[in-house]
Amino acid sequence: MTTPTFHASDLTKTYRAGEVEVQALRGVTLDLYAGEFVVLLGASGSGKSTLLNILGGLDVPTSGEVWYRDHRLHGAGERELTQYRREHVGFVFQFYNLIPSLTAHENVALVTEIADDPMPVAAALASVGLEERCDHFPAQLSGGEQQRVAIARAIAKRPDVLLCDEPTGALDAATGVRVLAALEKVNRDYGTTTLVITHNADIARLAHRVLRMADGRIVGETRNEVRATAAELSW
Ligand SMILES: Nc1ncnc2c1ncn2[C@@H]1O[C@H](COP(=O)(O)OP(=O)(O)OP(=O)(O)O)[C@@H](O)[C@H]1O
Repeated sequence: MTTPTFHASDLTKTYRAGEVEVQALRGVTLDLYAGEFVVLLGASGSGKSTLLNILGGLDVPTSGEVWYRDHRLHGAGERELTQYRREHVGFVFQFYNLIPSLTAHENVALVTEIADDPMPVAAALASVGLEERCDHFPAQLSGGEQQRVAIARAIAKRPDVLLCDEPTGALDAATGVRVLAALEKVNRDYGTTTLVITHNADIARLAHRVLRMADGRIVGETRNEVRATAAELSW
C-alpha cells in the first residue's frame, strides 16, 4: 500500500461557546491516498465540514493527529497552516465567494499572482469549459458558471488537494452535473486528490471511495468498483 497523502488518527474536535460544548468529531481515523476522489456523506451536523476544515488547515483538532504527507497539521501554528494551505490546498465552497467587481479572469489571477508555479489563467478557465467567459463579471454568469470559476481559481495554483464543501448545494441538478464534471476532469487530468462533501447520495456514485459520517464518527466506507460519470447522474 502506498503512503497516504493524509493520515488522521483519533481526531476529536470540541467547540465551546460559553457553557455549551459541542463534540463535532469524536474519534475520526482516516487515510486519503494520492489521486483519490472521495465523497463524504452524512446528515447535517455529523461533522463533515469540521473534518474538511481540519484536513485543509482551516481549523485544528482538539486531540488526535493529522498529517498531510510529512506536514504535521495538529498543533501547527497559524503561520504554518497558512503556508500549507497556500502551497497545497484548493478549496471550493457552496457559495462561490468570487469578487463581484473582478472578471472571471481577474478572480483567478488573484491566486495565480501569488502562487509559485501556477497554470496560466486561461488554461484554468479552459479546464472548466469557461475560456469564452473570461471577461465576464460574476453577475453576468449563472450559478454553475460562477462555481466553475471558483473551481478554476482553486486549481490554478496546481494544488495537490482539492477540498469541496457542498460544491453543488446551491445549484439545480443540470447545473450541478456540469460542476461535478469539472471536478471529475480535474481529478483525472491533474491527479488532484479530491474530497467532496455532499448530502446527495447520488453524487457518491462518482467517487472511488465513499465515507459516511454520523455523530462525529466515520461509520461506513464503500468503494465503487464501477464509477459513474457526472453525465450519468441525475437527482
Ligand atoms: N464554530 C463552531 N462553534 C460551535 N459549534 C460548531 C462550530 N462549527 C460547527 N459546530 C457544530 O459542530 C457540529 C458539526 O458541524 P459540521 O459543520 O462539521 O457538520 P456538517 O456535517 O458539515 O453539517 P452540514 O451538513 O449541516 O454542513 C454541529 O453540531 C455544529 O453545530
